[in-house]
Amino acid sequence: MKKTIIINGTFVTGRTEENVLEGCMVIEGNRLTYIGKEIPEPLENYDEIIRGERKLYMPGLVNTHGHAAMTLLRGYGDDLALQVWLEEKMWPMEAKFGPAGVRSGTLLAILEMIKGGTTTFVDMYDHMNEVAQAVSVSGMRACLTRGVIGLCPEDIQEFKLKEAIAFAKDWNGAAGGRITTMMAPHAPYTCPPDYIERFVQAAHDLDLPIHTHMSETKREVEANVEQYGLRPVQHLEKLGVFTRPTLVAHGVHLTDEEIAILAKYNVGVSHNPGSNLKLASGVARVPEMLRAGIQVSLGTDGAASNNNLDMFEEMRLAALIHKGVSGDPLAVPAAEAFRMGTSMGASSIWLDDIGTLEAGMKADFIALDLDQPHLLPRTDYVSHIVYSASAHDVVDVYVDGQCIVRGRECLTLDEEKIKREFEDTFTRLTKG
Ligand SMILES: CSC[C@H]1O[C@@H](n2cnc3c(O)ncnc32)[C@H](O)[C@@H]1O
Ligand SMILES: [Zn+2]
Repeated sequence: MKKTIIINGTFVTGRTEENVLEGCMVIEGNRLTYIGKEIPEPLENYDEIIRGERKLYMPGLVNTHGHAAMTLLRGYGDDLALQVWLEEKMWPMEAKFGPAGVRSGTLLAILEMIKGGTTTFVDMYDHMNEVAQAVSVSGMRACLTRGVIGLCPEDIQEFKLKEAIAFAKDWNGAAGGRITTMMAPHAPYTCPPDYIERFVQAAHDLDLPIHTHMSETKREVEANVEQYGLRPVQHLEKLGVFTRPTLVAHGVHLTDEEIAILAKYNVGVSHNPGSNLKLASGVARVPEMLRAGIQVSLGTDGAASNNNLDMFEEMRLAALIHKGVSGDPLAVPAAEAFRMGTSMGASSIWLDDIGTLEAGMKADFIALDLDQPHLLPRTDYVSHIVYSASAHDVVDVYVDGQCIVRGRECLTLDEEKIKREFEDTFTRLTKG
């Protein structure tokens, strides 16, 4: 088994004790086996010695909600509210993607994400076999789900559910365990109650979690009350969704009672501040959710509502907007935003062996170039990561012990080919 040591690095570990340390880290196979101040064994015992001077090592970022192939719709349908954006802009264009479009859009998204320090992402979309194959070759880690919109005749509903089940079965644990799967009814406003119940049953049968959009806009909540007599949280509770481990995206419009229900069932919330601001959906009650003990992680959502996949930006937004809204500078401190982008992201998708740099954890980590004007002085590195850094500072990326980006170059994917094919796909979609 290959044994690598990084020496003379600066490490933000994400541990409660010794969160920042100057020292070294050892990687054996796909695991971290040592992190500390001293070099544990003579250097000749290692297969590879990496000099970490002027680099900041930290856990890889975990993007807990998105639709990768929507890179194809970046800059299309800007400045609209959710419902009109979905119905008039996104869905008509997505109907033309097909498997080739999804492959091309996803590969570009994966490139953008890994080069920007995201090592794990959640993806909910159609043509998911293409997404899983792209993840597999990229070396990234992902939690994938075939998102299903149930606003269609019964036979199509049936077909989509079967497809979602087959995908979830076929790919759970694939790519050496880097891929896990979930079941995903898209949202309470796009899936009738009896259809959601069938997803719950399937998730029970397959022992899988559930992922869904929930309470993203005020209009959606009002419509839910009008149609079903319940707010979305109570509605999903009644349908049994929370009897499965669940991750909901957005959770913007929640009452105290709903926050208590989510906490009771240990439902994770993927907070997507960039997307919520751009679609004018509102600002989620993140400080209240954190106080209630909810795992709040971060997501970019798709590139059409963000418009990039930079998780540093999401950490910064999460740390800033809640201060602005509450008037409390401690609403989401930098250290909390850092955890939301790393360890809480990992635990909210049930991956408890990534998200921190500790012996025994899987080797998913990134290095930032510290030798940059905006990252000086060498003071508070957590602050620099959250308030000053961006995707462009990432130089090296490791997933499962494999180096997939070195010196800003992706080693697993052909960047030029992916960009060329993406542009051809885009031309086909828009001119065809
Ligand atoms: C059925 S695959 C996923 C589906 O979700 C759509 N989508 C993208 N962003 C959002 C969002 O913020 N709220 C709800 N749905 C969203 C995407 O366009 C796909 O159709
Ligand atoms: Zn979404």
